[in-house]
Formats: sequence, structure tokens, C-alpha cells
Amino acid sequence: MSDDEEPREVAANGDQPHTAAANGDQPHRVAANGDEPREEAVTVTGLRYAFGRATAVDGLDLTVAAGEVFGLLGPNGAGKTTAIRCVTTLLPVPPGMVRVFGHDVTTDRMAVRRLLGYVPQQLSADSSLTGRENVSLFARVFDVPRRERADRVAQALEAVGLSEAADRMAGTYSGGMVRRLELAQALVSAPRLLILDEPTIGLDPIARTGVWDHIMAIRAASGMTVLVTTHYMDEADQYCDRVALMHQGRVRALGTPRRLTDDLRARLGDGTSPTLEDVFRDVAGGSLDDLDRGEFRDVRRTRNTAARVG
Ligand SMILES: Nc1ncnc2c1ncn2[C@@H]1O[C@H](COP(=O)(O)OP(=O)(O)OP(=O)(O)O)[C@@H](O)[C@H]1O
Repeated sequence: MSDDEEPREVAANGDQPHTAAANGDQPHRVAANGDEPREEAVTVTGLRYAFGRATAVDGLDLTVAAGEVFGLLGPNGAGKTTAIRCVTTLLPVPPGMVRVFGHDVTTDRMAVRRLLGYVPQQLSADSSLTGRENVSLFARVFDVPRRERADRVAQALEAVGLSEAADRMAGTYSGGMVRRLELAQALVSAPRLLILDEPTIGLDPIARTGVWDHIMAIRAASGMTVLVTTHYMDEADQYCDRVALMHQGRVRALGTPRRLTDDLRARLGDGTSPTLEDVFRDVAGGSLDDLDRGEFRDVRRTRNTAARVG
């Protein structure tokens, strides 16, 4: 696919593509399920970001509907983390390019920060503090009222299954427990939008499932919107309502995993059942060198969380 081609866009219900209503400062609405339009949690319009002369994000358009689990997929260097850091206000972008629940990340930065919880790829837990102390620290940083703090910290730890281990040093946690602790840190401020950058990188399959089980349970209980990046196509297929496949700073395909694979199956017409990874190969073409070398599948920069905490 050439750089000039449009990404394939598919609606969550398989019918109409999501369309944003240009209605000024009001949160936009999108039809995420074919029924009532839903509020837009994230709206990215023509986002470009360059580090010096290196373009990391190259004209990204995205809409994440409130309440959905949206996956940003792609190989190393596709621009996923850069895009996410723009949404979290950590990288400066011109006004009008990125909005969170209708708030512009540039002109209304503090309002945006109050709405989101962010689990970065980098380690954010302190090995010399207990799990509870780590989450308490975030509760203070995020201005959780003092009288609510102990309860909110306990609830966040409970939500990720760490109540029993709460008073152990984080340095004794397994990689999966550390990831869940970081999830609790992000949850303690009761965000409307949870952003997770490679939440399961470097974890074994059981720990990966454990992390996702908690994410999905929290989402079901709270209705929280989840924006997640991952290299793992199988996770995206299983857990994401919609995915955007990114390559070289641009979205190459967008839709529900089911719709994207069905669409490819119909086009191939050879009786095979393509996976999401096949869709990626199809839209990224032979230029996806990482994928061809197998690096894509094997988590290129393994985040050995447990070792780093210890
Ligand atoms: N701080 C930085 N300074 C210079 N270049 C950067 C910086 N951060 C990212 N880049 C470059 O921007 C491009 C996109 O990187 P980004 O980290 O957004 O990709 P990614 O899809 O998140 O990859 P990964 O899966 O490896 O995290 C890459 O070419 C990367 O080298």
C-alpha cells in the first residue's frame, strides 16, 4: 500500500464508519455500536509529530468512543508511543489536533490530565516501597482528597488483585504483579480514560491473561475507556473492540478485529481464515521488515519488569 492511500476504516458495527460531528467545543459524538451515538473519549485529527527531522507520527486521524477498548497496534517505531504521549499531554502539539472528552490537550491540559490514567512502558513503581505505598504516592500526586485516600488506594489494589500482597515491598513482586500494581497506580484517580502502553510486554502468557482479566473487569465495572498499545495481535483480537494498525506513523487499517479479518477473507476468497497479523501484512505490504524478520511477534524490546523492579 502506498503512503498516499487512505486507511481502511470500518465501523464498530460493521456498517457506517465512525464520523465525528464538528460541533465546536462540545464533546463529539460517534456511533460506536450502530445505535445511539457515543461520546468521543479521544479525537485525533491530522496529528503529526517529529523528533528533529525524524517524523514519528505522520497525519494520524483517530476517534475512540467512550467506553470502548481501543488498540493501537504496530511494530517498533510505528509511532504508537509518540501518539499516546501526545494524547497524555506529555508531548507538545498544536491546538486542535488532540482532544480528550472534548478538552484540547494543549489549551486545556490540566482538565485532560485529571481525566486520564496512564501506564507508560517505563517502570513507574518503586521497588523499595510496598504496593500500598506506591499507590498512595500516586493518590497524593493526583490530589485524591486526604479523607478518601486510604479507601481509594485499597479499592485500586483490590481491583487488580493485590490486596493480600499490598504490604509487601514491590521489589518482591513478579512481573505480572508489578504490571498490576502500575495499573492500580493509574486507577487510583478514577480516570475516565485509561491509557496503557504495552501493558503485557515481557510477561508470560499466564501473567498476560491475568493483567487483561483485571483490565476487562475494571472496564466492565466502571465503563472506563481504554486506549492500549500492543505488539500482541492475539491480545488485540481477543480484547479490543476496535484496533488501528499503524505503520510508519500512519494508520493503515481501522476497525473491529472481526471486520478486518472478514474483509481480508472476502478479498482473498481462497478459503483461508486470515488473522489480524495477516491483515497487518496485507496493509503494510512487504515493507514491514520487522514483521518479516519475526521481531514483530516476539516483543522486540522485552520489558523484563520483574528484573528491573528487583
Ligand atoms: N525521544 C525521541 N527522540 C528521537 N526519536 C524518537 C524519540 N522517541 C521516538 N523516536 C522515534 O520516533 C519513531 C516512533 O517511535 P515510537 O516510540 O512512537 O514508536 P512505537 O510504535 O511506540 O515503537 P515501540 O513499539 O518500539 O515502542 C521511531 O523512529 C523512534 O526512533
